[in-house]
Amino acid sequence: EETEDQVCKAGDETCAPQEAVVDVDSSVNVNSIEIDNGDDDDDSYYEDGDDDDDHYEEEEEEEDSDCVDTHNLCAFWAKEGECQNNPGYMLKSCRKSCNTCNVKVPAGLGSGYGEPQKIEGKEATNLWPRLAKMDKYMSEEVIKPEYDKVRAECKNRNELCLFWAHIGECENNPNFMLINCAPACETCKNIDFNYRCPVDPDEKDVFGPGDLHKMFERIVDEYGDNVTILSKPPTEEGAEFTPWAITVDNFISDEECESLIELGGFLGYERSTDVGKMKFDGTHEAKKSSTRTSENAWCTDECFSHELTQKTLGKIEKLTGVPDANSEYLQLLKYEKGQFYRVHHDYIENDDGRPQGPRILTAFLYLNDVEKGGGTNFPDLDLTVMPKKGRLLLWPSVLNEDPSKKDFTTRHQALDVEEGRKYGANAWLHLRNFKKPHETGCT
Ligand SMILES: O=C(O)CCC(=O)C(=O)O
Ligand SMILES: [Fe+2]
Repeated sequence: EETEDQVCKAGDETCAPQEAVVDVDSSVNVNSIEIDNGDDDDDSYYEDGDDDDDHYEEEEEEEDSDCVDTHNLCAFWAKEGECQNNPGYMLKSCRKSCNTCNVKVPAGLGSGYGEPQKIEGKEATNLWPRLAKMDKYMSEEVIKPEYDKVRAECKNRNELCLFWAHIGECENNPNFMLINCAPACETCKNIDFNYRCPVDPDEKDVFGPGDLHKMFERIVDEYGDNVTILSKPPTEEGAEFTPWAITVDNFISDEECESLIELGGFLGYERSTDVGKMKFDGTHEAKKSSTRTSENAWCTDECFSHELTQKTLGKIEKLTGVPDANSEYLQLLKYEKGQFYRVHHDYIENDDGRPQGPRILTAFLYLNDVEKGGGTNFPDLDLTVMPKKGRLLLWPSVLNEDPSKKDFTTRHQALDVEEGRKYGANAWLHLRNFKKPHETGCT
């Protein structure tokens, strides 16, 4: 008997023919496993992505009729490690002995890497071998030292990761999947922001040393009477440093202002957030903060492509010489009476060394006249700019000598709106292309 067991390997057609049903107390055979409580033909409720909306419907806990061994050597093979070594056959045909009967993944087969995976429905039999493959990846590849940085965070963050991977989501929805289902997609390295989002060596900085001052001087020349210099660097030796800050009145038309306000309303203004803590994947949390009470909308998609928006963006591009590709999408702002944004800096520390580089300039647009209050105040410059429809306020976040370094003197605040409402828009211009890395979740 002993010798017979050893020759007869699991999956060997000669001893485990497909129709073999040996020593089990039901009429189930291998083929029936393909149709596992297939009461729902529609897989569309398995959704992943940015929305938290989990459409997975809990199925009734029911007796799993396929939870059987279909060969009398199943228990023996399982003891020999065949569930791991030969999952293609074993996880289909020896489910009882391989302990794959529970809806949840048994320990050692994936539950160590985040959420235990839900394996059921008509795709279940295809998922078992996938699970074994993932297990192998995690236990043989990810244990290598080169994964030290990412191992702890390489987890399936949803119980449907394996299923999604199976239906091709690692390829079709990579921004979400490669990070949130990294074991299932076998992409643990992608957890590391710098691995996932390397700085493109061909991407040039738009400003080198000295270019910032040159830009402001050119604007003053070209825009003439509409420009007001609010602050500029001293020319005398030894004088205390002051940065550039200018306004350009009538920078955009009433029509452009009204269009942006309307588009913001159409997109829906939502409570503004601050850049919060860094998350496991190197991106930042959006933090609701008591020091910023305005609402905003991001001018993407139809708002971005709107003719009048494009006209505005073209003007900013022409003014600064910074291509629109380097700009974040306009952030449309709405302040009700009593709302504000307390002192802060627009420079985001971690952006230096990232594909888009730091924010170098803020081009702020005032979209309406405010009855009272709502000025933009620079405490270090003893300067307050009042809102005026069509007015642009431009200031740097970085230093002329090194446009990757923060200029601390341009911290600022949006003072309380005291009467009426304030509408505005931020254009944050980066040292390098912003829109390209933004598409792949790399900003
Ligand atoms: O509303 C303002 O005047 C300035 C807003 C601002 O500084 C910001 O949104 O970063
Ligand atoms: Fe700001």
